[in-house]
Amino acid sequence: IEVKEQKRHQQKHSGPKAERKKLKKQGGSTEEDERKRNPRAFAVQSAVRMAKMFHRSQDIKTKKHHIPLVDRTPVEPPPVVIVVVGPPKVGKSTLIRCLIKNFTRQKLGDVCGPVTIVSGKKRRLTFMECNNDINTMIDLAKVADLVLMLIDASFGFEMETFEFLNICQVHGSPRIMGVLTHLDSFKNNKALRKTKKNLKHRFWTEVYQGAKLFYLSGMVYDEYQSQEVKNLGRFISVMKFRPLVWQTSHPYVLVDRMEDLTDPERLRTDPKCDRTVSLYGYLRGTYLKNKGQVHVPGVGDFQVADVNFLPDPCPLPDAQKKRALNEKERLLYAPMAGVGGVVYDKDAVYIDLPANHVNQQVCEEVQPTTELVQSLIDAHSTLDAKMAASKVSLFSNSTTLDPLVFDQQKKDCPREEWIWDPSTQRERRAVIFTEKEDFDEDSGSSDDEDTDQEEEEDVDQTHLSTFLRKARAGCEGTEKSTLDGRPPVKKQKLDEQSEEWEMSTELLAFADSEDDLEMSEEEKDKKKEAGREGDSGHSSVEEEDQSDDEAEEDVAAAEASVEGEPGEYKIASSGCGSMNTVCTFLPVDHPQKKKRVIANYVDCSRFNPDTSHNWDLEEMLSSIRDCFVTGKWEEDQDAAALLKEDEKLFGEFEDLETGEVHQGLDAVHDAEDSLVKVDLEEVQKKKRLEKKRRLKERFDAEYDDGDATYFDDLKEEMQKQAEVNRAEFKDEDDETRVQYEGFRPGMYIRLEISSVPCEFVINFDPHYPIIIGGLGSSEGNIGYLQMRLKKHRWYERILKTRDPLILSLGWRRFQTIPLYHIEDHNGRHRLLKYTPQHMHCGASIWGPITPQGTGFLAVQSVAGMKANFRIAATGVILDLDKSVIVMKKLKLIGYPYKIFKNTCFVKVGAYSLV
Ligand SMILES: Nc1nc2c(ncn2[C@@H]2O[C@H](COP(=O)(O)OP(=O)(O)OP(=O)(O)O)[C@@H](O)[C@H]2O)c(=O)[nH]1
Repeated sequence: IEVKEQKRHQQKHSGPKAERKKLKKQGGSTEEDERKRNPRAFAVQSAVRMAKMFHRSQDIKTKKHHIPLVDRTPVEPPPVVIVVVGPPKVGKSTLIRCLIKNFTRQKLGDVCGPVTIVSGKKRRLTFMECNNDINTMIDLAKVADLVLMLIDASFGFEMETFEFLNICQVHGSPRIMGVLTHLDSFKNNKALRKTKKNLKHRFWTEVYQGAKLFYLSGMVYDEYQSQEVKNLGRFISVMKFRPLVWQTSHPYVLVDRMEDLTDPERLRTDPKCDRTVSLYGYLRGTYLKNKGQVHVPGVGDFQVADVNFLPDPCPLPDAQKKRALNEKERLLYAPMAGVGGVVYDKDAVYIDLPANHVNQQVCEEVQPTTELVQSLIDAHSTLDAKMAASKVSLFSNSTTLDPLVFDQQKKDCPREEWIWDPSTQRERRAVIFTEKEDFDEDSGSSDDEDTDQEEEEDVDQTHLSTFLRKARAGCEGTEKSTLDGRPPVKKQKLDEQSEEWEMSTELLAFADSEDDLEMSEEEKDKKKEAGREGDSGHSSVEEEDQSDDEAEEDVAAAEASVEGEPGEYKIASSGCGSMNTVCTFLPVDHPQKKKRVIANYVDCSRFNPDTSHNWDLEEMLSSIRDCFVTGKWEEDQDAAALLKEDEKLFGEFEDLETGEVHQGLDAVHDAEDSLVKVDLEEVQKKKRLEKKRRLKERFDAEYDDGDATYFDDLKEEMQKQAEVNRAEFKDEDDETRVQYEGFRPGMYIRLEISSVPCEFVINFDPHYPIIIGGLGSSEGNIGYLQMRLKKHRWYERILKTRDPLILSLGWRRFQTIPLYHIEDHNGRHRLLKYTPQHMHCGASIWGPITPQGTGFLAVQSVAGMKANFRIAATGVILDLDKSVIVMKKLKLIGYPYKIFKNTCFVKVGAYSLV
């Protein structure tokens, strides 16, 4: 029988794999080893660079200082809010269903309203799907802890993704993770790989380098592959979340249940009467006082009539000993989707619909009440029908805008192309980037050639990314969320946060490990660097602007540190041992430093033996004595000391010039040998102790006393305060605690609000979120606000003074009439007819008082999607107190104050969920 010879293994001779193997063969000669073998080559070469490095390390250290806040995290925190966002039909509901099934082993039919589950022993998750209505996007971005951003890989980026990213950046930057779906539509592996890479890079540019991107590679029976979902789930369940300033300073509730408590008789006589409703949900953010003022986005400001806490409908398991949750502990609570079992309220019992979930036990309980349930179903469907029929336009009275289209701006924006998708029967808003930005450009190159340059080009040309970086730096949930004009401190805080994020993600086994595999070494290095330096790698415009000044400072700092620096100059040692050779100082390849050489010794190279000198004179001799090795040099280079060392080393020798015989130390101390040994041991021990002491000193200096700054003290104090706070109420029952503390985050509460417009109930649709945002003491007032605003670079039009604009600020969405102005050199505010194209300008509005530094965004219309990019402008609240002065200034330059005062403010809130 003929045996067919099998194809032999072909070893690779080039490419990253071969390089790695070569390195391994050479015994892993990495850069690290070289540093050890040849430390001089890696010593300081440039003082300027050294100074820069020093600055950088100081910067990084400073970044670690946050203004400490008292840790008010409750022992049992509220569920983490995960907002699943993406263009229509991308797979949002499918993903939520899969994740729920992964955690609870239960199948949910319709994903409708917030769905809360117990994901582990210490964590609960609330999933909320975000549709593509701009209002929903704005509201959910404000309460999200984590955003799962779904991207249809078969289609590419759609405008909705970028809009949501922008909204997130303005309102505090929750965690953002990308998820690629529809990967199964790629038949060709190479195309798949390339698409993944392109999308990953674009995502990184928009979010941050190394941002997590998951791949859902296909579907099995209309579900994503369980292993991939499991990985994603695991990632979510151990993820750390950063506290965002707006969220942690305001109590808020993402409502998961709503009941109309209005008297039926009143309803019958007046169907349009104001309603009394009870709203339920987990309290998040900070403590809520009873009878406080709240804002419900899209509805308005309300005084809370009553607040109570209810038993937790989806509690964490009690015992912490067990390793995994048992079936009973894997709870699921989603009243708006019809899952919640029997819910007991203060004064009523609510019954779940058995058809919608699989909990048999609850189904049995519900059996006797089928009739009641049926009536509920009927009522619900009537409401649905009503809902479908009625459409309330939020801003129907607002003036229609006369759009000013500036063609030259178009080149700044990525193009939006409306593409008809026959499979989903809808138009999709594809984002087309400029050619250079297209990562396909490097299609000819291998992964390894995926160079910095490419990345830089990309970053430079992407206006959105520049914007995002700026916004990220400014709006990063810190006290201030400015865009361009933010002080650098806030930026540092951001970087630090990103650093933490990087660190926390590193602890995990990533689901898309393939992601890492496909990364070239260079990319990995880059990623590491980005991780090390936080987001500082994303140099902002300001950083660039400052760089010149910094360079000057660096030089000055470097100059101060050059002189006498060891390692900067070598002493030519050749022949120094000989009495007749002169020593010279050779500067290390740094010509400019020659002039800075200040030799501590007489420069013997200038010694001219021909000049007649009387060398018999002692003073003449001593003038050049120190030029020779026998002279008095520095302590460790003192000739006498060196000779002594030699003696120790070489023992006995005879001085041939003098004939003197020197005895080696060994010989001298032969008799005291044992004593010496003991001494040596002593010395070594001392040395060891000394070394230990120095190490400890260094450690202490870094961690305690040495570096103990005001911040550290403050932090410690806050920590103690937090412990005292916790201990104080630990043993009290909740009823008493609530009296003193208010309702604490993590509690499941019921808020009763009266005088709610009837449209709130009539138009109720669980797919739109209801949020209750607590207001601070002054946040219920309305007044003049001065803000800094910039037209979004992707927005096609510029904005006109006194054209109505819809702002999202704090919890609110409202329409107002802004005045744009710019500060002249004389300090006066000159009124602008239009916003500048690429610059910030001031804007003054009449609107709800919101704390300084709060970010806002503006849209011209909340209905439809006709604009290329819906976000018209972004900015930050500048000042509240001086706003009146601005008004006066505006008046001074001839602006009619009266008109502004009376007509500027259109409406805060609107009585409809649009
Ligand atoms: N082939 C394929 N189909 C998918 C994938 N993800 C989702 N789908 C299908 O796309 C359709 C829409 O999925 P949904 O989960 O309803 O999408 P959605 O984003 O919730 O849609 P809307 O809520 O209507 O915006 C469903 O038929 C899914 O089976 C995927 O990765 N591959």
